[in-house]
Parts: sequence; C-alpha cells; structure tokens
Amino acid sequence: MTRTGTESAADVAGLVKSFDGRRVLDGIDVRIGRGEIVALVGRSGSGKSTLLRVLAGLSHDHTGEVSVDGTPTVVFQEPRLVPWLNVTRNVVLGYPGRRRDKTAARLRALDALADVGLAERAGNWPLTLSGGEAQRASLARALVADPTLLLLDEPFGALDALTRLSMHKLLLRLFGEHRFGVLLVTHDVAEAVTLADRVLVLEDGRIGAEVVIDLPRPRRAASPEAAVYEEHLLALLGVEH
Ligand SMILES: Nc1ncnc2c1ncn2[C@@H]1O[C@H](COP(=O)(O)OP(=O)(O)OP(=O)(O)O)[C@@H](O)[C@H]1O
Repeated sequence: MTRTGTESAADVAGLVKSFDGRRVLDGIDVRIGRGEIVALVGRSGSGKSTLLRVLAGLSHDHTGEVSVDGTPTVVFQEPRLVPWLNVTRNVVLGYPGRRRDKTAARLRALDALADVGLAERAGNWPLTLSGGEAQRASLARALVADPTLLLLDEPFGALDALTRLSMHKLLLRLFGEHRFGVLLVTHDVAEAVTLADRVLVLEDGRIGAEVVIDLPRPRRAASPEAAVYEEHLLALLGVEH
C-alpha cells in the first residue's frame, strides 16, 4: 500500500535518464515509504537496474528530483564478496564507522552474521560458501549500515528454488525487525507477489502500472489469490500465458 503519512525512504519525481541521447527513464515518479516493500518488474532492458543505480547514488547524470533518506545499501544478484577477506571482514566493509572503531565494526558484523544465520561461517573465505550463504553474507554487509533504504537488484535470481524460498523468509524476518524501505528489482512475478506491498511495472521508461498486493503475510506463491495477481502482472508485461 502507498502509506501516505509515513516517512519516506526515497522520493523520486520527474526522473529522466538518457544513454547516448536515448531516454531510458522518461519521467519516473516513485515514493518508497519506510516499512514498505516495493517490487519493480519490467521487460529486459526496460531500465530497472538504471533506476536502482540512480537511487543507490551510483549514477549521477540524470535530471529530476531524487531524494533518499540516509545512505542506501545495495544487494546485487552476485554477492560481490572480496575473495581475499574472510566473511566477517567482508561484512565489516559495510559498516560506515569501520575505520574509527574497529571493535564496534567487528561486533556489529558478527551480530549481522548471526542475524542472517551465518555465525558459523564468520571465519570462512568467500570461496568456501554456497551461493545462498554468500548471498546471506552480502545481505549482512548491507545490514550493518542500518539502512533506511535497501536496494535489491535480483538478489535471489541466481539461487535454486529452495534457497530462494529460505531467502524470502529471511528477508521478510529482517524487514519485520528493521522496517527499512525496500526496492526489489525482479524478473519473477511470483517473487514480487510473495514479497511486495506494491509492484511497479516499468514500461517505455515510465511506471506503466502499479499493482497493490492486498494479501496478508506470510504468502504462498502457489495460492489461488497469489496466482490471480501473477496472471495480472504477466498480462501487464505482455506475456501470453
Ligand atoms: N552504462 C550504459 N551505457 C549505455 N547504455 C546503457 C548503460 N546502462 C544501461 N544501458 C541501457 O539502458 C537500458 C536499460 O538498462 P537496464 O540495465 O536498466 O535494464 P533492466 O530493465 O535492468 O534490464 P535486465 O532486466 O535485462 O537486467 C538498456 O537498453 C541498456 O542497454
């Protein structure tokens, strides 16, 4: 639901972004409230990652209003762990005050690792982790910054179905505890329906549709109610079923 009256994690108005003179984002208006999960779907090349990168502050050459509360953190599809640092030291990298207070940074990292169920892997090298474990470490690195806005760029896309389900559960638990705003870029409409309060459909550089997912949590992707939303989103995406 769009919760007017709650605090914003991000506000975007009239965002235009071009590459080589071609408008990829052509007047985007989006608000993400704190305590809200917004999923972003759209055909390949529709500009989802570009919008996420603008919100992350990784892309600057745009026009329009972009206001983000605090420093957002990003989890990408690939975990992007530094191979020569152990898991704890990778997570410490996400802690803003790590140079000032090494002990606090380490304690916070260990706490976040416990939070994502990875306490026993704290001393491991990234290469010894499974895909799901590596993604948990990446999530822990995002959490240690205490973000108001968590940006997720297909974070579960490379995981097998069972691991993906356990990551969904983990994300929802963390979301329940921290109440950050979440922007989740995904190709998977079932994932969007399972997790999001609202799903935005990006089309021709604009938000072509917004679908409020009015289902109680926890949700089951296979439920008849979820299936109705999934069909609707697929139709909006122009996918024949
Ligand atoms: N750095 C860049 N330079 C030039 N063109 C770019 C650049 N980054 C993205 N684009 C173009 O912008 C468009 C949107 O790309 P973007 O990666 O945002 O799409 P997407 O919806 O995330 O796609 P996918 O679902 O395939 O990941 C594409 O046409 C892409 O080729």
